[in-house]
Amino acid sequence: MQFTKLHGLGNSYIFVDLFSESLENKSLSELAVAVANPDTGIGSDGLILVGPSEAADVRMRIFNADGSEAMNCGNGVRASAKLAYEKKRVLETSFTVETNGGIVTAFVHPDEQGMVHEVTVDMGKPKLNRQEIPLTAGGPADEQHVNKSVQTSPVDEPFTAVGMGNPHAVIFVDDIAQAPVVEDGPKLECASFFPDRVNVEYIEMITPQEMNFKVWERGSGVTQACGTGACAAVVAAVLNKQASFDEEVTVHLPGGDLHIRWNEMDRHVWMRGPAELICTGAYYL
Ligand SMILES: N[C@@H](CCC[C@H](N)C(=O)O)C(=O)O
Repeated sequence: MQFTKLHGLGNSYIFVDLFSESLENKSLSELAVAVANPDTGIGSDGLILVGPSEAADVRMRIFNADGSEAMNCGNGVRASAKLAYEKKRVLETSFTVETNGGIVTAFVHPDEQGMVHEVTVDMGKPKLNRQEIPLTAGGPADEQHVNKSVQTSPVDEPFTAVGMGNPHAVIFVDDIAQAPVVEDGPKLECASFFPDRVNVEYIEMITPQEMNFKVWERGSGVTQACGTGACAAVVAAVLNKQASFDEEVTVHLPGGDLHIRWNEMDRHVWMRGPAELICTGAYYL
């Protein structure tokens, strides 16, 4: 199997181009676990398949390092867009990407050689009601969960629940260096009131335009960056009146910066950030 390894701010995935490769009759979950393993595989935060779509210009499927399939991946969309454009699977600089969480629109910014190092993505509207996340505790299913505690929670902190195709719980902290990512992240990820599990983000507001960020990703644990998580963090900051609609927020992730804006008029979230090639190779199935 030919693969390409790419990363967005250190959040790395093994990409397989389904325009040219076939993985029919293969267990994609098992393949994700195998390639993600740094000792016996290639080493990554998961597996991403980029291929033809009936609903959009390309389709992206993402599997976490534990083999679970996710609905969306912000860093993965940027890297998929780079791959699709550079391999001429799409010919325009803006195109649609089908994810299991909905269709998003990518805008690549190629340099003079046609290489893409930065991508902007219209990530669409966040889902905010508990039933859409899904979150089954803390209040009525058709209401938002903004900076609220849950009685049966394994962690003390209140959180804000945001769906970016995939589920996120965002927690405000005073000092990002003290955020209990490894201690509490897995507990909240698997709390029974998140029936699909959840990605857990800790954020420290510096100004309304700038925040520090750390993440515990569902199915992959601590990663250097999470694009959907950064989008969810900015949505949570606006909902908690710590940031404003229409104003770009620079999110400092362990792997680098993402630039996120939540538009008031159409409620779409926009993300801008890098996507880089690491290597290509052959993996023996
Ligand atoms: N790293 C990603 C998100 C990957 C999926 C996530 N772990 C989930 O299970 O929802 C990103 O950049 O958004």
